[in-house]
Amino acid sequence: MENKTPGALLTAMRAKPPLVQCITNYVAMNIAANVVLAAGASPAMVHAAEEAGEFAAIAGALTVNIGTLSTQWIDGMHAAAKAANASGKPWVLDPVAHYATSFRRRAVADLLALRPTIIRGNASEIIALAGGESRGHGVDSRDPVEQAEDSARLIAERHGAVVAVTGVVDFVTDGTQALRIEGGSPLMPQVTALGCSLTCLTGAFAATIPADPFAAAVAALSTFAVAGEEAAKDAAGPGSFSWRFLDQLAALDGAKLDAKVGISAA
Ligand SMILES: Nc1ncnc2c1ncn2[C@@H]1O[C@H](COP(=O)(O)OP(=O)(O)OP(=O)(O)O)[C@@H](O)[C@H]1O
Ligand SMILES: Cc1ncsc1CCO
Ligand SMILES: [Mg+2]
Repeated sequence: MENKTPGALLTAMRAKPPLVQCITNYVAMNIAANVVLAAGASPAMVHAAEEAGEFAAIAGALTVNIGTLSTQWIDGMHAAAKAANASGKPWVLDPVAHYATSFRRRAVADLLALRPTIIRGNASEIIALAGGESRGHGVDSRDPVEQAEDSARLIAERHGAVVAVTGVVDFVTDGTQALRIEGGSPLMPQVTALGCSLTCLTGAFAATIPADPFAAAVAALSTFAVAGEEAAKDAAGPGSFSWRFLDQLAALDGAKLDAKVGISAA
């Protein structure tokens, strides 16, 4: 693909549109599916160990989120990640609150060993993933993204993955290149599971351009940044923001995305 701007990738995604297997949590399932649909791709929430691997072989990409974890779900995650790797499909890891319990820490260590293509988390999750002291409060971040940037670079190098850190200004790196993306709204962390939904959308972009997961992550973050900023303009609070955000995702086109997004070198 010649043109890898977020807008070009949004247009390419809609022309395809890719099937994304989302193993996500009970909280996120509905909003994440709606976000992926509004942006123009096809989500499928498939997590049972009996079928997750078979499904990953037919999906364009896989996303794995540990938000509401259980042993049975972990079996499905492993089957899916192994099948994605075997069929050359990109997969995205969202290590929700992995620092909170030993069960989660262990689950994330095992998933990292399966070499995710992209890791997407909030600043507290990324700091803790690099071995640092995070101030994460359950699933919510209490750390600024700037403080997670070195952690993100370290994780990218250590695991050979693209790492995306979200917050006020997002940061993305593959260990060599790095960018910051401005936009969004303070209302976004007031709506549960928007980060989880972004992880699923990152899978949709990764399926669109499997050879360049860095460009895919930048496109997903950019789409959220612009749709979030637009949705916040007329929102009275998190409730009306939520539906306005879906409408803005659906209304966004490639030209508007490229014109509005604020990306800078990091
Ligand atoms: N204060 C903020 N200002 C602007 N955008 C924000 C702000 N906080 C978060 N965002 C945006 O919200 C989206 C979700 O990121 P966030 O860091 O809240 O994820 P998360 O903590 O994993 O969410 P969750 O676990 O609830 O799914 C991203 O697009 C991010 O850029
Ligand atoms: C609130 C919540 N609890 C587990 S997962 C989740 C969604 C946001 O990460
Ligand atoms: Mg999260």
